[in-house]
Amino acid sequence: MNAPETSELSGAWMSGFSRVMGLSLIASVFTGGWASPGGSTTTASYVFDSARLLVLGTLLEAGRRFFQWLVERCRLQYSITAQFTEGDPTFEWIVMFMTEKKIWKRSRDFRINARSSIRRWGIEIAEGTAKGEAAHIDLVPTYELPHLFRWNGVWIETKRSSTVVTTQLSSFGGFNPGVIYLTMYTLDIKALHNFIEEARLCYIERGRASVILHTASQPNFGPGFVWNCVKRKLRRPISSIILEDGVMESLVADAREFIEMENWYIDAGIPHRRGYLLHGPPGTGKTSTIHALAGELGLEIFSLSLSAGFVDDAFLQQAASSIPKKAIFLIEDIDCAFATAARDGYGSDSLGGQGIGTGFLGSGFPGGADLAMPPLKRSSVTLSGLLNVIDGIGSEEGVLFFATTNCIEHLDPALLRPGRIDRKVPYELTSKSQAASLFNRFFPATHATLQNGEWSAKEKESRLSTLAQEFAENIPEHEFSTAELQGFLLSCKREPEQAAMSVQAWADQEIEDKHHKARFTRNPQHDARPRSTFGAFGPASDGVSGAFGAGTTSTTVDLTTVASGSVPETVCGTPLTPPHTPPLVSKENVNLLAAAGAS
Ligand SMILES: Nc1ncnc2c1ncn2[C@@H]1O[C@H](COP(=O)(O)OP(=O)(O)OP(=O)(O)O)[C@@H](O)[C@H]1O
Repeated sequence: MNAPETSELSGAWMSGFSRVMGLSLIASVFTGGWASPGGSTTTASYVFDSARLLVLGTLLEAGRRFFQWLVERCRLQYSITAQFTEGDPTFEWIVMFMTEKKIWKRSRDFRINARSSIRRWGIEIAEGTAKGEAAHIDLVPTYELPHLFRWNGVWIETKRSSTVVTTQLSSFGGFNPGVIYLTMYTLDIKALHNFIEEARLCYIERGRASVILHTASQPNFGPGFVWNCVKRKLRRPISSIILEDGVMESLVADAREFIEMENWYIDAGIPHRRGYLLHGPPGTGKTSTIHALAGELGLEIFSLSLSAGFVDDAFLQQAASSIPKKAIFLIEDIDCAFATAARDGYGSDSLGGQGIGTGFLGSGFPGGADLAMPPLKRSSVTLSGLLNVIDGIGSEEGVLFFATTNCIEHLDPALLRPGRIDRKVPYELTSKSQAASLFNRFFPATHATLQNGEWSAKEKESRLSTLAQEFAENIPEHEFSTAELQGFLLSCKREPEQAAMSVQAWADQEIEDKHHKARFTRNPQHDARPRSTFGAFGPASDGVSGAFGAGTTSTTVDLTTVASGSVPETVCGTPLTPPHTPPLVSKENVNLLAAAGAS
């Protein structure tokens, strides 16, 4: 093949290809059509064809864009869009509702989780799955594909983006929360409202058998993303809480009245908020009371620990403000943050308005404490921060604020004033009548088995009642917490006679152990490494401060008062220095430390 032939062939090929591609005009330039002396007719038709194609292509593209624009306009005009961000309660409502309505059933992409109390919205396993298997796992659709469904005559399109963990610091602290995007094809804005309301009611209905507990387990921060951990706990009947007569009932009535009287509060111009402080020794039922109350009134609990490292004033404010209406805001062991503050000069506003810093357990105290002890983490929340939050809680939201403490005397009076804490409920170690009730709860006539022969229902009831009295008689009043007695009863849960008979020996042994432990932990001669004898120390503006431990509970005492000889004899009802036990810190040592601090 000679050169002109080659050129002709390649020219024809190029021109055919370019026609197809609608670029014949450009192609004709390359194939030399313009320059060919004998081909002016062909070139003109090429140019014409190309121009036509160009115009056609342009028109088509313009039409496509116009159509897209029109659809978008119609979508905006005739549809409603909404976003639900993970962490906000509405997100839970929507996921729950769509799970109930089996919207996700077309999903083919699942994340499998072992079922636990941490709530995840799994879908039902298809029919044919072996019985019982479904109970152990959750199939959670990853939801990333859009789903179209019809609800009350309205077409709804939904899409969900998953939570993304990022390495970049964002306002969410390294987490991008999942979002549900909802598009409703309707002009009626009420449809969105109705949809959300139906989702909320469905959520309440489904959760009736359990109490939903929200906690903040990570330093996530951002709109609606504070309460990042949701657990479901089985609802506890209020009758299972054993308190002095009428206490539980009056608490429930009080909370119920508060919720029902919202309008009265508004009309009277009184902020619609109510604060409760449950105080008393550990294991006496404070937390259980709140859970039972929440179950009874159908409220969700938002529980925060002030001692979590990431909780500071800003986080607390954010957490409180994202609690929905008619819920419980619970701060457990509220004294943890402020007990030490009041004594060591950190944190409390009254003591200078600083955050509560980091103290050190047993730090280099002349007396043999361990220098290498790790620092004790304490809350960064200030008293004024907490007071602001309590004052702001539910001024229009109707949130019930609950706090628990083992040591009410450690709390600042500003916190306890009416308007912040409206009702204080004291808890005590178990009385004899409570012990008998606990026994009855453990051994109901319907389930308990008695030894020695056949018992009629009536005889059984009367025998169990006698045993309950015996049980109560055999333990000293107000010596043990209900949790301790519960622990004992669990060890003989099938043997009521044995429980009634052996409780006295158990109680004697426990009391002896407690005394021994108290002597052991408070007498440095018995303890070469007295960790618990020295608690938190840190720089203080007003002198040298420290903490004494009583058993496992660390209690702070101002060392300046020790130096001056005015050591309190008891802290939180527990003798600090038992009789015959030498004081843990001698005045000389305190003076030495004070001198060291001053230099
Ligand atoms: N009054 C009570 N009635 C019924 N159960 C109780 C009571 N007190 C304690 N218990 C049982 O003891 C355990 C611990 O109770 P709970 O956590 O409510 O005590 P608490 O007072 O909140 O303790 P802490 O101050 O250490 O937080 C639970 O299992 C609970 O069932």
